[in-house]
Amino acid sequence: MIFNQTEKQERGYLHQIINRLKQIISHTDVSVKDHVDVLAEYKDYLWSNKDIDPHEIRSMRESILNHFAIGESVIDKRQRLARMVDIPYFGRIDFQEKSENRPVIPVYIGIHTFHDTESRTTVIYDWRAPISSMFYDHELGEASYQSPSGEIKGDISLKRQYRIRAGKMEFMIESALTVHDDILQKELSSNADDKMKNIVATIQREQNRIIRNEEARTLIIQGVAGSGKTSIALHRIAYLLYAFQGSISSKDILIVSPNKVFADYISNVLPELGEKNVPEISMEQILSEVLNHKYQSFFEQVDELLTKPTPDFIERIEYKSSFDFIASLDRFILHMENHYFRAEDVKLTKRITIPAEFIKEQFHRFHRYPMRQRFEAMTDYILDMMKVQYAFTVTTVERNFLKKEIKRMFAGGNDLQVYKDFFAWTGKPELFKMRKNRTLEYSDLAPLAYLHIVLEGGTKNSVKHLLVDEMQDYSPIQYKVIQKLFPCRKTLLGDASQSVNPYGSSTADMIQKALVTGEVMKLCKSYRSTYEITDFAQRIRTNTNLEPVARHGEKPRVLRYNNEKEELSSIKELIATYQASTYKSLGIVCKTESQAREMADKLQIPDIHFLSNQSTAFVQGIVITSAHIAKGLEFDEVIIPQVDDKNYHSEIDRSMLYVAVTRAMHRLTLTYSRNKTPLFD
Ligand SMILES: Nc1ncnc2c1ncn2[C@@H]1O[C@H](COP(=O)(O)OP(=O)(O)OP(=O)(O)O)[C@@H](O)[C@H]1O
Repeated sequence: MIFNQTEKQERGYLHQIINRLKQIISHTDVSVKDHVDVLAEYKDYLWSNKDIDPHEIRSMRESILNHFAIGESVIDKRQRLARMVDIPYFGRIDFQEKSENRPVIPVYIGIHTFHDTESRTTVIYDWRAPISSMFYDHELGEASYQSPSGEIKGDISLKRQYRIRAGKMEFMIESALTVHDDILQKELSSNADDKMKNIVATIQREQNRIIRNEEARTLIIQGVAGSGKTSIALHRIAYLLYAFQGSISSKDILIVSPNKVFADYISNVLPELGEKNVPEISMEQILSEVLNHKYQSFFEQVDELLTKPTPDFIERIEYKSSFDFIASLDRFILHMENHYFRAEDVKLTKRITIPAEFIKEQFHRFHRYPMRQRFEAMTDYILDMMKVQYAFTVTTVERNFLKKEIKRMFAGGNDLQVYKDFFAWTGKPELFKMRKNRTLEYSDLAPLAYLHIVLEGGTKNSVKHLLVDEMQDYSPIQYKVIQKLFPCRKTLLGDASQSVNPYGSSTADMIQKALVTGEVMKLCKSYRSTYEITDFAQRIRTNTNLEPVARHGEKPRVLRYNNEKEELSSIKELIATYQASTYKSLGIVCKTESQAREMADKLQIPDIHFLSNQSTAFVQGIVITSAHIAKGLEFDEVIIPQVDDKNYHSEIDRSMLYVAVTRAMHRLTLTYSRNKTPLFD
């Protein structure tokens, strides 16, 4: 007989589970209260007894900390249970192991495990548990999963999906009966939330392979726009935290994210999955922390390329993004190794002079140390040798003098000077240009940081897993720096078609080459946009690997006007139509930030949020922003103004347009005055 065969039985069971969960919550409430009461008692005792002896204070301190820690873990558990009352599970498989006399077990799958200590049964399995992988990987029939003790084979006789919200079952679907994934379709056609949401209930097979990949030390995910890369990367973090609990925790993970708006946009996913958020940093923060110099930001570089690109500027960026450049830098480092240490005799005392040749030998002896880290070891070694050979010991003053002299012999003490030397050495001094107020160009940050790390060291071993989103926007030399700073496991994700940095971007293969390692996995199915929007994006940039999801909607509209005034008033009408619709978010995406700002000023509509490169939070409703900042975000509806031939004509303009178009989930409109851009037919 099938356990909970009918929908009625399932609803009854859900009710029963929720009641049990609520019962446990009330027990935890009592437990929290007990801990709070005990802490209050300690407080009162401490207040009213001024003369407690230090011994007693110490033991009380321990008890207080203990109660506090237990209290916190009970609160965590309570929060988890509260989430489970809302959505206890979303899927079920009935599995029978292929061994004798094994019963069919119903495996209910949810965000968290629920082990009922009273009945001593696991009522709900965490979606990350080994057995749950079959829900994502198998249909009815033969199935298997990897348990800690090896592969378990068996048979799935039933597979169900449920949509439960606020403890109520909205519907349930028998997977065997549906050809299309109905729940996925329903999820995709829903409106955009203010933050990215979790996708545990509908993770697809090819996505699951990435989430659960434990083997690859470096995983490089190339996925088309809207293929779920960011979602998957966050689910992968949650998975790794579960699979390697005890050896990795949230604070050991670092996300390299493109900007604060994006970081805020994704900040809900991990907490929804019951995990703490992980620290986040931008690439330029990483690089500038190494250097401590004024610099042009990445955003400013992109803006300059969009508004006033000069051939010299482009040449400088292109050169510094090439593998030839890395090879030259490495040759120069070798040159420094051989020529930058100019040894001299050191007269240590009246009678003792250390010969230059001997000092030079020591510089090379310690070649495993970064060059600037050798002086200490060289001094110690030289003085130890002297002690052995001449039974001579030196004073601290003499030791410090020797170390200072050795340091002085190294001509690579200043990062910027070394970097300038490099350009002189290559015979291309014109490829380094400092901006006003001694500001570095963005493309010089990574090579300078690279030189600095080679000379000085600086590995960050505290990070155990590094996640890089929008990987296409970073150049090979930036990956060289990343590899030196973070020798840990990595997950990198991005889409070569969405680069906002066309002269300094990287494909998955380039990243693999720069990191000298990495397994590349591809995602070709696009989930975000309707078939019609994806089809339109293909007219701007064709990607033959892209497979659109079968979800249909309105055809994107391209509207022509005679002048800007007409265009503006039509955009106002489009906004009014949006306001009257059921959509929850509208993105007005311009090519540059200044165009977006100007548009916001001209529209004069209350409740419109302008997102700049300095913004720190994503907002729901009507957003006006640049394509650069919109990257990674999504909106129910997108309007792209000014798609005329003057505004959109170059290859970088094409990238911006592609990014803007692929932000739309359900509706897309492009407007222009006079002549249409030639970037799509
Ligand atoms: N398996 C899935 N089930 C439900 N929704 C999904 C699934 N995969 C992706 N999506 C949805 O598709 C949209 C795009 O996901 P996401 O932003 O992670 O993609 P991306 O590849 O990082 O996009 P882009 O590179 O274009 O910014 C999101 O709304 C996400 O919830």
